Amino acid sequence: MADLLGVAVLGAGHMGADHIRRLDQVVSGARVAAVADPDVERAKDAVAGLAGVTVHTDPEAALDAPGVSAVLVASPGPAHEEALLAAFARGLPVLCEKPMVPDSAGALRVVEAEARLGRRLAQIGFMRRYDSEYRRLKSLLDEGSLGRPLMLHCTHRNVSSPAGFTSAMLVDSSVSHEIDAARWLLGQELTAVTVLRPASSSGAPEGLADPQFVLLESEGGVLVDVEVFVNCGFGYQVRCEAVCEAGSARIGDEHTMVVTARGSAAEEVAQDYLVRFAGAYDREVRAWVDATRRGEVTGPGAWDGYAASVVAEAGVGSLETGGRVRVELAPRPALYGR
Ligand SMILES: NC(=O)c1ccc[n+]([C@@H]2O[C@H](COP(=O)([O-])OP(=O)(O)OC[C@H]3O[C@@H](n4cnc5c(N)ncnc54)[C@H](O)[C@@H]3O)[C@@H](O)[C@H]2O)c1
Ligand SMILES: O[C@H]1[C@H](O)[C@@H](O)[C@H](O)[C@@H](O)[C@H]1O
Repeated sequence: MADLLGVAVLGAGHMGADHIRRLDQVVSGARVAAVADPDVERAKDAVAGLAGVTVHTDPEAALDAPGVSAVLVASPGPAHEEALLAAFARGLPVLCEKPMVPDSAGALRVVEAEARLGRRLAQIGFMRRYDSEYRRLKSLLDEGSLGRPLMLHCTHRNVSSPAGFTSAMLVDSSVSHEIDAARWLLGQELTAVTVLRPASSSGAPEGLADPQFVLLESEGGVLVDVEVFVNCGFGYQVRCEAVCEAGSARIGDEHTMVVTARGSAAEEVAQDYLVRFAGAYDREVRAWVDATRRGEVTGPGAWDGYAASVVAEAGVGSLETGGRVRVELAPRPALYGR
């Protein structure tokens, strides 16, 4: 194993601060060496109490800081391409939050840059692949006793959306998780997307198309429907039911303590992803640190990030017209296998 990984964290907002805590307190084998955020006070707050961390406003200065041997990108999606290319130029391994790059042309530039290097450096933060329930579902589908999957029914609800969240982001930020999970669970590429708009909720900000109903088609003829509702107000709920030829399997029902009193039973509902997917983020970052120290990339990579961006972009096109949009992927470089 290589020495302790010195991680530069780019972006010290919700996810960046949580990953900094995780690297410091949960995962062994790594330490936070540098942090960059244009909001320097945010960066300072996120690393308060940590020794040996340099604080920057310029992301590239953080990459060049002493002791940095890997990068964790947790800035907003539109900043990811520049961060990934800067990491590649320095030969630094990267864990980049989803979406890898929201626009498909930028995502393809990242794939092409990594393919030119001839070795994989990027892992994309599709943490559902590390969630214990999703992993059980994947094992069951792979083992085959339920027969061929025919449909996936998915629900993705957030209590509220952050300021600046757009109608397109329901697809290219939120549903990017279902897009990746469907590709991974089925082992198939997605070929077409249709996005429909039910009446918008009065709980959503003015002008936001929320909820949306997304229909994904796979190359093997599987249909994947996703209800995405990011201002539902009542809980963070992520569910997936696989319907197969010989049975079905569902994950994501709440499994917390049930309290029965005064004639009714109540179960707590998680209010955000940091709670619902806490274990998944821990396993994701631990796996990334371990693989990076061995000089490997084992998680979802740049091709997965690219494929998700192309499907999401087709979905945003469909959101505008209501029509079905076909997905056209560029040829897959040999670096990413079949
Ligand atoms: N995997 C998940 O479940 C999950 C959950 C939430 C967010 N995310 C992703 O994480 C990323 C960050 O989301 P967030 O909710 O933490 O956002 P946030 O707005 O809370 O934080 C983003 C931070 O990045 C900083 N920033 C802006 N431009 C920057 C740049 N060029 N370099 C470095 N820092 C920059 C901002 O000042 C801000 O502090 C997004 O890509 C988002 O989609 C993933
Ligand atoms: O960026 C976040 C994050 O990816 C969450 O996991 C998802 O539930 C939200 O909808 C999205 O806005």
